[in-house]
Amino acid sequence: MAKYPEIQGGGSLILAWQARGKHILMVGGGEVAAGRIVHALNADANVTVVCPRSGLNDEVSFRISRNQVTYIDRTFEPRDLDGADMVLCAIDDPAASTRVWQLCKERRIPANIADVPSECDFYFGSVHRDGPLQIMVSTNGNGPKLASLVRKKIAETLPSNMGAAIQNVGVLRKKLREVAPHAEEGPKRMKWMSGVCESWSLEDLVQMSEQDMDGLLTHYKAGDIPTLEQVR
Ligand SMILES: C[C@@]1(CC(=O)O)c2cc3[nH]c(cc4nc(cc5[nH]c(cc(n2)[C@H]1CCC(=O)O)[C@@](C)(CC(=O)O)[C@@H]5CCC(=O)O)C(CC(=O)O)=C4CCC(=O)O)c(CCC(=O)O)c3CC(=O)O
Ligand SMILES: NC(=O)C1=CN([C@@H]2O[C@H](COP(=O)(O)OP(=O)(O)OC[C@H]3O[C@@H](n4cnc5c(N)ncnc54)[C@H](O)[C@@H]3O)[C@@H](O)[C@H]2O)C=CC1
Repeated sequence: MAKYPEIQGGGSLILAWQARGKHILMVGGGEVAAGRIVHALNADANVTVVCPRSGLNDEVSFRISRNQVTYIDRTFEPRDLDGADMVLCAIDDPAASTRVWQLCKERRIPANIADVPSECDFYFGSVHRDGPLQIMVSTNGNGPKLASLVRKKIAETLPSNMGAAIQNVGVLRKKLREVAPHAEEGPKRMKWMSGVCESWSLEDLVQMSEQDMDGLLTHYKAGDIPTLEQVR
């Protein structure tokens, strides 16, 4: 038996792309575009939509009217790619979308052409979101509808307070960094933090106030992990 993970090729490299402040160009303003725009805005990207006004769906019109996106009222032109860090295309014109893809490849801009898996640097997936928690399901192009069903099944099994617990842990980790700022403390810090996550219940983590966190952190130096009750 090999002691290292077996390689299973044929998958995707699943990452959490940091799109904050980056420029995402959305070509098209229909139903599929509306969903893509939500994903991009949830990642704090600067989104520009290029699409003739007559083709906009209600949701995309709403985003434009609220200035949530920058809007260009016409069909795509190559100069729209200037300054784009990523391009998403969801239009009902296969020849035009292949042209968008080719131009993106010439300029090495990562792109997703909805409906054309062979013209995608990355695929979208079905996403569950609860505060800082995001879970993406991909079937690697095999069954998008099934991705959606699997995502719903996973979400059903999660406690409703999962996102809140993670948010609180985020605050605790920041505070721990202040108490133990030095790089050489890394291993101790990580072991203690893992210990808290393992021994406290989700309910404890949700209930934990800033005062509880400060109390808990006074135990870090000695390396012990009291219960929430003991902290209080
Ligand atoms: C490869 C990929 C590229 C990409 O678009 O990024 C792609 C490609 C294609 N989708 C097609 C059809 C449908 N897509 C959906 C829905 C979603 N599609 C999404 C992603 C992806 N779709 C990427 C792979 C993801 C993966 O494999 O896991 C989701 C997960 C995310 C999102 O779009 O944001 C979102 C669900 C979100 C949610 O509900 O949570 C539905 C169902 C519905 O609309 O309700 C249908 C009809 C039913 C069906 O076909 O299953 C067709 C046309 C096939 C044809 O003509 O027959 C192609 C082209 C092809 O397959 O050749
Ligand atoms: N997740 C996926 O991959 C899915 C992909 N699709 C495909 O995605 C594409 C878009 O679907 P929908 O949003 O439902 O279509 P839609 O008809 O609602 O929207 C198409 C939009 O593209 C615009 N458009 C057309 N040519 C343009 C150009 N040259 N420049 C800028 N905008 C242009 C139209 O004005 C319209 O706003 C279709 O090819 C569809 O088959 C559909 C369902 C799921």
